[in-house]
Amino acid sequence: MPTIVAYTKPPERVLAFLEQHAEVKIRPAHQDEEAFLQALPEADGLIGAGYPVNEKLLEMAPRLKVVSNVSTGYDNLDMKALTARGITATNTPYVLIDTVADTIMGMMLAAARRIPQADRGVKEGRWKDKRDESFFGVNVHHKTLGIIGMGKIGEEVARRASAGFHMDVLYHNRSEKQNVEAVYAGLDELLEASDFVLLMTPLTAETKHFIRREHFRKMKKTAVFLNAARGAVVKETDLIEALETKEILAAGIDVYEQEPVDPGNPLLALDSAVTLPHIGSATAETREAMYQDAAEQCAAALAGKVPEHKIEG
Ligand SMILES: NC(=O)C1=CN([C@@H]2O[C@H](COP(=O)(O)OP(=O)(O)OC[C@H]3O[C@@H](n4cnc5c(N)ncnc54)[C@H](OP(=O)(O)O)[C@@H]3O)[C@@H](O)[C@H]2O)C=CC1
Ligand SMILES: O=CC(=O)O
Repeated sequence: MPTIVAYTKPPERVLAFLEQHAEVKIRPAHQDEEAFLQALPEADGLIGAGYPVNEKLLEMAPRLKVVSNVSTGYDNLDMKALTARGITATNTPYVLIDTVADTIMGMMLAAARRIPQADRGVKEGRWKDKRDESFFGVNVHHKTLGIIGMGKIGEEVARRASAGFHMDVLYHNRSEKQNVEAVYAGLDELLEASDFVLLMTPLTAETKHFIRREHFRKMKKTAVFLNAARGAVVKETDLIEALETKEILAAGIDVYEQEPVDPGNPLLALDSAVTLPHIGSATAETREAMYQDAAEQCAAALAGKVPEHKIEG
């Protein structure tokens, strides 16, 4: 029987499924990295989320046949190194789409209407402050949302924004799409026209620090910037500067250049930033569905089949 090393702990039902196909060693890398690394020489399959799978790791895992990411993003995988060794990589691109789109709508409302700040104020006994007009937020409904990276998740956000909040939606990709509930725009045009700017591209060599100071300067002073893609798609120091100098009004951030976020990161001290701990897909149902999807991909590859969600390197 092959061995699967799980570096984040799967839910019980998924574990039972995996155990029908392999011996499973659970070695949570964030709790005991040494134990995880020591298990690598026996690993035929690897399952988990976010750990950098690079040359160094692959040298320690000579039997490895498949790496199954419990995530859509796969910027943690060195695809060149995996492909060179003939190792299959898989992700979970579909089961989380609606949940992530819901999170983004929540983050947009939270940042625009200052919901977390209001909650903190009430709990800290500052009821009156929060009713002062200096605390007021801005409307979401009937505004313009610009989505940079209009893929599977972006499209669901566009549907919610348009049907539920009567928003006009612009989008920018490298290529224009057919049949989307949004209007294609050049990057500058989108930045200048949008009240809400959502970043949703994958992190690649091309998109690293895609949004920088010059882009924040093109946004409206009342713009709310949202990032649920990856932290490094925006130059974080420039985002902090844009908030500090009031180049933009507010931000909703789910992802950071460094995760877990450094407690000293200036973003965390900014009242105008709503800061979430990378929880786009974090519901019990969706996380279980993601693990099950990843487990099925892993089992298929170990059985010599081409998994449905194989990442094309
Ligand atoms: N916060 C969270 O918990 C989550 C975060 N994510 C992140 O969201 C990302 C997007 O997910 P998803 O919507 O499923 O991905 P998709 O692949 O469906 O969509 C990505 C879109 O980005 C566009 N894009 C890619 N490169 C560029 C570029 N250089 N310039 C402009 N547009 C670009 C693509 O269009 P085109 O090719 O035409 O340019 C595509 O439409 C994931 O890669 C992941 O990093 C995903 C799930 C949860
Ligand atoms: O960030 C999460 C993902 O699925 O990608």
